[in-house]
Amino acid sequence: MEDVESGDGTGNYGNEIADDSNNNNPRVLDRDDSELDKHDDPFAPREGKTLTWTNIHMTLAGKGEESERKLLDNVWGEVPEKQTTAVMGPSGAGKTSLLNILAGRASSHGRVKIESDVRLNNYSVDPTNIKVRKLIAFVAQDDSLQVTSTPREAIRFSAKLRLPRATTDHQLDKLTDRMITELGLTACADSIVGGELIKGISGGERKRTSVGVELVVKPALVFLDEPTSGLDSFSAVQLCQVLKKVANAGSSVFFTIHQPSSEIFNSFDHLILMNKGRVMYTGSVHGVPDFFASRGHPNPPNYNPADFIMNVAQSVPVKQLNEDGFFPTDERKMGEAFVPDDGKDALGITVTRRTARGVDVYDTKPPGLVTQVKLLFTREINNLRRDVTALGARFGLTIFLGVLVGIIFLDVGKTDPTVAVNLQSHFGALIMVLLMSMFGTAQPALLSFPEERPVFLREYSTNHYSVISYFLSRLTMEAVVTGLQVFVQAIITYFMIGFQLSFGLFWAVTYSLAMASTALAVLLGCSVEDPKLAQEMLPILFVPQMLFAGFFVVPDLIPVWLRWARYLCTLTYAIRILLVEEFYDCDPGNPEANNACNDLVSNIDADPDETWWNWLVLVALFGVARIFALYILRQKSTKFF
Ligand SMILES: Nc1ncnc2c1ncn2[C@@H]1O[C@H](COP(=O)(O)OP(=O)(O)OP(=O)(O)O)[C@@H](O)[C@H]1O
Repeated sequence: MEDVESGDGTGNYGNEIADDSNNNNPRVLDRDDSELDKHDDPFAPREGKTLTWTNIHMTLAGKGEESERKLLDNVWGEVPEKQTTAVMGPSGAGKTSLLNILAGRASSHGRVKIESDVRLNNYSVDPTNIKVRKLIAFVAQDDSLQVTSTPREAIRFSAKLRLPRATTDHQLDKLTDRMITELGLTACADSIVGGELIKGISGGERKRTSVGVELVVKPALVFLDEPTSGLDSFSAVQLCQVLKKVANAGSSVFFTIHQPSSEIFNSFDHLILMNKGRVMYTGSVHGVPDFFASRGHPNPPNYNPADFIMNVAQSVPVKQLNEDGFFPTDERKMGEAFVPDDGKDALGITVTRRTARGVDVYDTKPPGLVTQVKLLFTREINNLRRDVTALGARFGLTIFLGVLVGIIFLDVGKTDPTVAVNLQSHFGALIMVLLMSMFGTAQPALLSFPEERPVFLREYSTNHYSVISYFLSRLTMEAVVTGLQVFVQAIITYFMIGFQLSFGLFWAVTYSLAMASTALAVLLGCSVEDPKLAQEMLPILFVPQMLFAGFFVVPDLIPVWLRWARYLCTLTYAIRILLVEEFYDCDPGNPEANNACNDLVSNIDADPDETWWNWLVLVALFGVARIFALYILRQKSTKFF
């Protein structure tokens, strides 16, 4: 029996392990000692892929009287393996649109319609399919890196999660060190990346870190959107040399670039010059001078060819360029796309065969769920430790509010319940603590996903981890931090206010309510992409809860047709549990006090016999909200447009 796998998601497909079903011993093909070194060399040879495309059209439908606009018109070309291919062109020529279509980050939507025929090793592929997209290492213009990680950690994190699980720690360290050295990041390798609110490394260093994160996994296809923008000329040359090394190792490297120096321009192998959505030139960089000269535009001596061709593209009218013989038509005979056959899957990827006994020599699969969750959780902890301002603010606020509530309601839990105002204050203190548990924990949870969204989308789409791993690591982290936060709040308020139920139970109810509220907040956070919008929607989570929970308005006064809503509110169940535990039969020896307490409990519809049921619903609401959030996260994780 054998199991057939389609690669490891790293671009390192096939060629490692052969099926040896005759003697049941997996063996390694063509492996010698020097080949083992390739596992710690980011420029080790790899299986390349050729990406070809033809008939790419992108149109923007007109509005009202406006006519349709062609953003890309019959674009064709290829990214050959072992070559660097640069896309140049004036602003608005369609470079980014082409890159995004080929990388699966754009598809027809709204007024934009896209048609394309894209092939990988001549197998027809849909780049928007997440399986295809995961094959492409993509470096976007904006660096979506974890702000509290260092360049070394970011590159190692990517290597650990995307390279085969058999890669040793020593190999990972060597790969990371080599990448850092090659990209000139040695001086800042252990400083945090930083972002809008936390000072970190420079923009150019961030850009190079993003490139290192992708290149360290030895991808077969690398796309970069303006990798040299923001870099000084030395760093830009250095980066282009690294890209060249990656191409020499077998990768196909494709990037857009603005105004390269002549040194950089001449280091490319292949050029695609776009102009007004069409391909003005495609071919070898060395062929550019002859191509332009033969069409009446010779490059003046000592003139940067990159500047020259951009000048021609911008200053000569398209009609004239057409007449001069630019904008070549696709003469290639691409023929029918291949169909999957024995050794290849639907993406044209060599299929790895593994025996029933598994692969004990070198397992090409990337790390599994446990490692993913562990690494993500470790990163979350580092994030928490390094972003001390946010952590300090969260706990500082909890302590401040806890003490404030404690002072205002000092010892009300020990007062005589037969005095109406005492009972009312005691009840008010309980509600106040529950509201604090909800608000204080839900707000950070709500904001965390929209804020982390760009990092999550980049990492998910480039095959770092699964949605479930991300979700589990976040849940674990939230459970720990929320637990601590609620514990601090409970310690202060419980003893200052003088509640009568046991401390353990008091903490358990406030913690459960906080976790159920964070679940709702995460659900909202996963549904909304913009952190500001998420913040503005926060009242939607809490105002209805306060209205329906029964402490502003007794349930009997709520219109009948709206009463069902309280059953969806986590606060309803937490209040019922706490009320019963705190007030029910508060003083059996004193009928007057006991009646006052029991009246309060029944006014809120809390029933001592239903406590277990209230617990169950609270936990169920938490579970349902989490499952919905996971579902939404999964749906959204494949969307870039
Ligand atoms: N989703 C869209 N809706 C409307 N117009 C679009 C859309 N995407 C691209 N365009 C238009 O298509 C043209 C090409 O845009 P694109 O971003 O690909 O150009 P570019 O060559 O990368 O430009 P730059 O160098 O300035 O980044 C532009 O005129 C842009 O306004």
